[in-house]
Amino acid sequence: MAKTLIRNGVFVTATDEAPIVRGNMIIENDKIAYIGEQAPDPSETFDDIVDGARKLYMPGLVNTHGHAAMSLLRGYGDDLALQVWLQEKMWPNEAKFTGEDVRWGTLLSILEMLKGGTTAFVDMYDHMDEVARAVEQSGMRGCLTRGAIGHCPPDVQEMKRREAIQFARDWHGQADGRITTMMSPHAPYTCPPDFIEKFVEAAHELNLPMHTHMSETLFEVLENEKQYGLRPVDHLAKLGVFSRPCLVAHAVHLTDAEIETLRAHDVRVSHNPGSNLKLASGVARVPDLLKAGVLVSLGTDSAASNNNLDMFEEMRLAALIHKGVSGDPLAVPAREALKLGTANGARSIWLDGVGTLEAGSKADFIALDIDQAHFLPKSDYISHIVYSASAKDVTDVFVDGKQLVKDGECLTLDEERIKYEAQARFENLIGRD
Ligand SMILES: N[C@@H](CCSC[C@H]1O[C@@H](n2cnc3c(=O)[nH]cnc32)[C@H](O)[C@@H]1O)C(=O)O
Ligand SMILES: [Zn+2]
Repeated sequence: MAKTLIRNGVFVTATDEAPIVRGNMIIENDKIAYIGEQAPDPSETFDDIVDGARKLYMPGLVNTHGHAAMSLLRGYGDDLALQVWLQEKMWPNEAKFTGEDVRWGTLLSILEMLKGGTTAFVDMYDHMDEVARAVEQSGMRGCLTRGAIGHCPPDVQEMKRREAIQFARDWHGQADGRITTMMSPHAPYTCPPDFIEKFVEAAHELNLPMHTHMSETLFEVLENEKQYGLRPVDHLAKLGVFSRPCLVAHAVHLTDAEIETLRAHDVRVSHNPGSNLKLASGVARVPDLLKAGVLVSLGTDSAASNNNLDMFEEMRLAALIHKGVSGDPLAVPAREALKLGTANGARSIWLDGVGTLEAGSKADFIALDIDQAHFLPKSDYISHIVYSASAKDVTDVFVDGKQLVKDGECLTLDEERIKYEAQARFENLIGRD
């Protein structure tokens, strides 16, 4: 049994009961065995004793929406609206992606996320076996799903449906339980209704959740109304999508009635402030969603629409933009933003016992170097995490009690090789027909 003691640390727990604990944390195998002020019994022995002074410990961040392999297209299609960006820049290049491209693009994202303190992420893409293998190798947690655009010939639709089912079945619960899976029609505007229904049917059969993009732009909402006579929320509800546990990305353009529908079906919303701002999609009604009791978490979306995978930045944006838009400085307070990035993220992807630092929780946690100018004075650590910190402050990362990043270095992945492959593949891709 592996047993580690971290002593003299500051622990930001993301719980309501004891938001900040000063003292010691004991990790036994994959779980937190103790966190509190008490010193361990002198007779207790440890495999490792870590001096936590000058460090701040917190739960690992949970990124609830993205497309990891798209980091290969970072900086390639900036300053465009969603539909133009997708149709003219992303889809033509993504069509050229090989499994190997997806592998190295995904590893590039995992490297960035892990080193930046993200310990679990959602990924919706294709060539998903490559993504799952990358997650397995990295030691991270992944909630993975083969996204499928359904506007294509029937035989291609059928191929995508089978692939999605096969992937979800093969990988759910793999990598010591670190990988879970979902079923994902890409979006109401890229999938015919009967195609979406087939994914719902499969989710029922496999007992899996659904994940999709929804109500991201006003254009999407108006087109949906024109084509189907319903806004996206009622449209997806009618197709049975919310009859399964469900996580939707974006949900920017919502009416009061739609917020009530999401609440009534316990639909979880992945708020992606960086991507929504960059693609000029709008600002989601997060304070209203939270007030209604909808479970909201944070996602970066891909590095092609963000353009980094820094979850500290998403927490900061979530805390700032809703104040700016509503004129209410309490719209999303720092404590709420921290929860969106940690505990809510874990609950949104059905990870039990993940997302907080407390006895019995999974040992998914990170350390920040707080001996830096931008963390002084030592006044309010939650404020510092949300308003002052960035991915660059992360020094150590643990998932399931295993150390994956140590002193800023990733122990499970070959950083130099990943950087080399990512650059070479981008150059090759852009020159490829
Ligand atoms: N190529 C797949 C679909 C992959 S799912 C992931 C898709 O999501 C797209 N995507 C990335 N970000 C966004 C977003 O913000 N909104 C909608 N789609 C997005 C991305 O370009 C990619 O095509 C198929 O064969 O059906
Ligand atoms: Zn997306």
